[in-house]
Amino acid sequence: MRLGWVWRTSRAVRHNVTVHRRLLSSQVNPQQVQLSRTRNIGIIAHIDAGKTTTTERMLYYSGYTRRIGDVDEGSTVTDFLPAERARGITIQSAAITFHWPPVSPQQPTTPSQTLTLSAPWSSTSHKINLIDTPGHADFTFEVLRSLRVLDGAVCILDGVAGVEAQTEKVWLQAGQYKIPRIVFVNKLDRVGAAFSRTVKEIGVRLHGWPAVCQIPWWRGGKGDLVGVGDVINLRGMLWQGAQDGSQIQAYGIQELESNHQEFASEIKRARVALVEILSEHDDAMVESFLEHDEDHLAIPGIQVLESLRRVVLQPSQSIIPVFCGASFRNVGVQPLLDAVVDLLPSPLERPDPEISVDNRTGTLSQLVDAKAAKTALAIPEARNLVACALAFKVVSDPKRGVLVYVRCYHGSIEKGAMLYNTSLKSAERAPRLFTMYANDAVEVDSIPAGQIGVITGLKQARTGDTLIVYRGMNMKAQPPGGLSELQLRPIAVPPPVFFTSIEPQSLAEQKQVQEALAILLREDPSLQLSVDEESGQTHLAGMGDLHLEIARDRLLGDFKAKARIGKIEIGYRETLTTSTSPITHILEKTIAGKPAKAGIIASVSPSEQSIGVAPTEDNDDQYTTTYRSEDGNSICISHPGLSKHDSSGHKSQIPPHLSLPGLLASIHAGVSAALARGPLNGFAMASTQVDLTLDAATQLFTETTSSAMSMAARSAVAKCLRQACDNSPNTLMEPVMRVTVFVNESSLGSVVQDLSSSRGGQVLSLDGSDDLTAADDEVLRINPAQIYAPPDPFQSGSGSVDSDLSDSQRQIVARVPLKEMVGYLNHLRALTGGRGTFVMSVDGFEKMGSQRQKEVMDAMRDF
Ligand SMILES: Nc1nc2c(ncn2[C@@H]2O[C@H](COP(=O)(O)OP(=O)(O)OP(=O)(O)O)[C@@H](O)[C@H]2O)c(=O)[nH]1
Repeated sequence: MRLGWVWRTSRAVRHNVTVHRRLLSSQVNPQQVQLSRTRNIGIIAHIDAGKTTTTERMLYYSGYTRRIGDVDEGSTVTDFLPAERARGITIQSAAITFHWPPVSPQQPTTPSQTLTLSAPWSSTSHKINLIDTPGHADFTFEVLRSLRVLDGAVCILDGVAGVEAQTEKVWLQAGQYKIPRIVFVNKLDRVGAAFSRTVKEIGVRLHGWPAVCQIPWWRGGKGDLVGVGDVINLRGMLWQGAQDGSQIQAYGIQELESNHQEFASEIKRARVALVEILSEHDDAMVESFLEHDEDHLAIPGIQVLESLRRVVLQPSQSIIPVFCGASFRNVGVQPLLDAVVDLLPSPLERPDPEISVDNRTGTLSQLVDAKAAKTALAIPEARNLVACALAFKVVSDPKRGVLVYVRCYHGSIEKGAMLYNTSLKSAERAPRLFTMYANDAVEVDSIPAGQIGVITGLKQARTGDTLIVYRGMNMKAQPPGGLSELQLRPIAVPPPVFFTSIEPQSLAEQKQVQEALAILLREDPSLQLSVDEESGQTHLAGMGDLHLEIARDRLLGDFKAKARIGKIEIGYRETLTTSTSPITHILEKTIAGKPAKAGIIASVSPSEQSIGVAPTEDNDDQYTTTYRSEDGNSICISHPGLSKHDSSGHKSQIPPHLSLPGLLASIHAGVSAALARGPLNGFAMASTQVDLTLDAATQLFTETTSSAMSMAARSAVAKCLRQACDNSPNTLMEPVMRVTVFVNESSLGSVVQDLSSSRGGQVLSLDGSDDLTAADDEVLRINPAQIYAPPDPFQSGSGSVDSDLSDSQRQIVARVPLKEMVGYLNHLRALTGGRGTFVMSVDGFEKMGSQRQKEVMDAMRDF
């Protein structure tokens, strides 16, 4: 029998599945129905596992593209940046909308008022907003950014490589956001593919019980992958007939028993294992099992599916549904799409988004729900909140200009709405709204809660900004109450560890280079820009060398900026070893032809604050403001007599053209610029405390301007830093990475030896929990011998997978200076015969001993 994968409703009946009615309301809110038929899904995985290849098939089968794009030919839809196409990797996550199953002419796209659903969710067309995320460790921040807006995720594994280091990292990050996930074991057509080993690795390394929902169908039990065994519906699916994988033949279990007996028996064994594992986590499955005379095979597929959905949505997330195929060979993608719709949640099934308002945290409904008015977050003005959205990604598109991807969490953003950006504290209008389909952007009138859409024409919004719309909004005024401080799920940007210098080729090119950099920074807030006053050079700092390489390619290639870009170097930091007494600095000079004058009192001292904490602005009391940066610097400004909460007395003390918030912002900017360049070697200062006093009576003049105040603060702090360093030289600090290496038993000794002796690292644990996991006792530890997995074609004995697994399971966690990790991958491959993998993240910055400092500085001078 041939399945065209479109006439879906009859499928359940065809396969002897009892139809259940899930929603039988005669008065259904159309917006709720629309949302219940939406999936905001991400694809996460290790680099090269096949995310883009799978996405291309998804778009093709759903009818949004006419041909299947090829990563290797650079013709895919999602990897649209030239840099991505050239390297064949995904850098920027792309958000694309499509429908699955495809909307049939009989089925309207807009839901009717009366809805009677039956059979699997995938028997009705759903809107899928798919966010493709990058797999490389340098883009972890990009992954985190997308995770915030996802309701569910598909994790794609390479069936030859199994669970790789980066997969484990992203899986755990998604777990921290409590995102329901399913797994697709891809590339099972490749020589050496090992589904069984991969399933066991899922249990051991992703810390959940694999629920095998499909098993591979190898031709003749060995060799080529031709289809999959559907454990839920007890049938075999064979991809045959059409090159593009659009034709699938389905065989019921009785039919298989006559012609493919061993395969049919394995599907039945898998069904027993599936029902068993579900029964352990879902009471309804136990009931169903008892109702069907304890016959694992008699339970209808729909009940197994419903049980799977319940366990996937459980907060404990201890069950991991596993599907399989080979996207490149067009095997397995359609049922995977069904699983997305059937098992992953709609926005209605997700917890309330986290927010912070003025350093208080809670959820959005605590803020907007009038009934929750007693919560600490309640603001009476919140009833005027019309919409609240997160700009999760900004992309400069050569054809359409700057696209701001948003997820709306409350209300609805209407075309032309005035948006207040609570991160930038400014307002701008949203001229046009779009939904992005594969190659087309379709203009829409609104982006309602739960949906992902694109706003074009915004001049300021950056990735990560919170955008709100409120009633009675005025372009110039701030939103009332604490609404101006509302932030959706802020994420901490880790401190950058590499930097490069950028210089326009000539003065005439300066403006264009600056504009290109400004767009790059709007797109990617994990890049940081600073200007070195002495050399006049602009420094661009980032998370990794690939991160900066891509930024360079974007600047020179995509934005055609005419600039010279320096070598990519490690971003060391300087820190003080002594303090200074306060000095008073009065700046008097002519700025832009006008006399300018401003003063400030400043002192500096070493601080214990470590690098890597999220930047904050503290309102210590009404006369003191403290800014903390992720470099561990604190800038504490006291402004006696000038209250932050009551500006009535400011008039007599502050010249009329200035304001206290403006002055504080100028001082902050000036001090940050001074801290960007340390006096010893020009590296940014870290763990430094700066204390300033703004005495209105003696330091504010009629000639005081914002730029004069900023310059005064900058000069005063630079002077203090120089003085401290002259009295007792600064120490250099270097980034130290937390490195997790996965190797075979046989290479363990040589890798440990290399890390601890040759690279000066400190081995923290072997096979223990690492920094990626939550608290050790929260992690589910699973014995691979208790996991069901079908035998692999070339597997020798039944115990070998488990022992192979333990051989490949050695894990080393170490702290190693970043400098020693440059080029480590090639070295590790050489030491482990190509099988070792590793991930690393910044663990902190450490003061260097004088000998090491000398070596590093000598090496820099040589360069
Ligand atoms: N044999 C085989 N190769 C595959 C399969 N899926 C993907 N590939 C190949 O694997 C390579 C990587 O595939 P991609 O789809 O770019 O992987 P990705 O996960 O998107 O990679 P990044 O974007 O770099 O993270 C390409 O050469 C694909 O052709 C598969 O099912 N079988």
